[in-house]
Amino acid sequence: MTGTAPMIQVAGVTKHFRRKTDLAERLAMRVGLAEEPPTVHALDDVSLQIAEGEVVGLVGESGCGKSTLGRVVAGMLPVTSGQVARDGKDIAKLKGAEARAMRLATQIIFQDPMSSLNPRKKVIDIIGEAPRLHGLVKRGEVRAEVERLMGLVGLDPAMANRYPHQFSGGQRQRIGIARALAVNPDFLICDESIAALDVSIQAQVINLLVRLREELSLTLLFISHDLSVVRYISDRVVIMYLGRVVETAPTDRIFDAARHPYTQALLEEIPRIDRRGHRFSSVKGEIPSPVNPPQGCHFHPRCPFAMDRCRIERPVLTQASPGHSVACHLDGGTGRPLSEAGVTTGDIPAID
Ligand SMILES: Nc1ncnc2c1ncn2[C@@H]1O[C@H](COP(=O)(O)OP(=O)(O)OP(=O)(O)O)[C@@H](O)[C@H]1O
Repeated sequence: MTGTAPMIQVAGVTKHFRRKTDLAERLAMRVGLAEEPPTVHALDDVSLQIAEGEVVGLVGESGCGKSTLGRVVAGMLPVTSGQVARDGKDIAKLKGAEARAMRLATQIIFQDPMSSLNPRKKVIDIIGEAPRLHGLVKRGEVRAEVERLMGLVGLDPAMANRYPHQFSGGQRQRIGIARALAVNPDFLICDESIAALDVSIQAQVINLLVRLREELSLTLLFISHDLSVVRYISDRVVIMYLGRVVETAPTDRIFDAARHPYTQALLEEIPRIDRRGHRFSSVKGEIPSPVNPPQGCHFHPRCPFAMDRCRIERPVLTQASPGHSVACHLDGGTGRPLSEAGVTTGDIPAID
């Protein structure tokens, strides 16, 4: 650990993909009847930090780059440019034991536990495999360790010999959480991990994560397209739009004093019972394609306050108040540019 470096630091990360092609397109390309697929701009100069012990909610519409950012932060995807650092060290430069330790210390829990749990394996093997392979428990101690983990996530340890299909959706998500915890991570990325569950089951899994965070001193990145879901778990919320971070603030400030028109529109979409008199109507239209993102502010084609400047100039993420940054040429739609309100961009510590 280097000095006061945040646990996770994403610095100017851009990630491009070649658009996925189907078989017909690939054949057409091979015989010269189609051109190479265009580039998908999944992440565009994204910077953010996550402090040790913090729970950060990452929110945005489908396709805005949330999962890509999660996988980049976990070291599962290389970046096109920029850096991701863990405790001040660039994860792309980690080698051998240090790289392995980083991979174990960061675990991702995915949305659909059924597709990520091997249906032919018993729960004892699903949860016990990684700690056994990595030598974290002795062969004779695997059962006891799996039973401990099942108890930790609220599953009956007597069910260790059952298969995933013998559990409910919520229980399967708990199996996924136990499997992630089995290698003693200190950082969990939950990628839409409760989106497929009923609302009451979602609440139970969120309560479990809140308890585990306390008991195990975990740091969490909680990815969701739904602001109301992240509200109850996150210390801070990061709002993404088409590959860029547009606003980040402590959770209360996002709900009480959101300044970006996109965040305000997302708040509008939360059922009225949850809102406190926000002024703007919901976001209109479709999110543009990340193959051809709009020039200037990516949000300008859907923004009711777009000015000429928004169509040309990219707004910089600018600190509006301590811990609250916004990338908008306007101050929350009032017409007052943030840069004239005497605000500055926060300092970003150096990465080794
Ligand atoms: N491996 C890949 N190859 C090509 N394009 C990809 C790949 N992974 C993601 N993309 C594209 O990158 C963009 C961002 O995708 P990503 O999955 O990160 O978004 P998301 O916000 O997590 O969406 P969702 O909520 O639907 O999961 C999308 O246009 C997606 O199609």
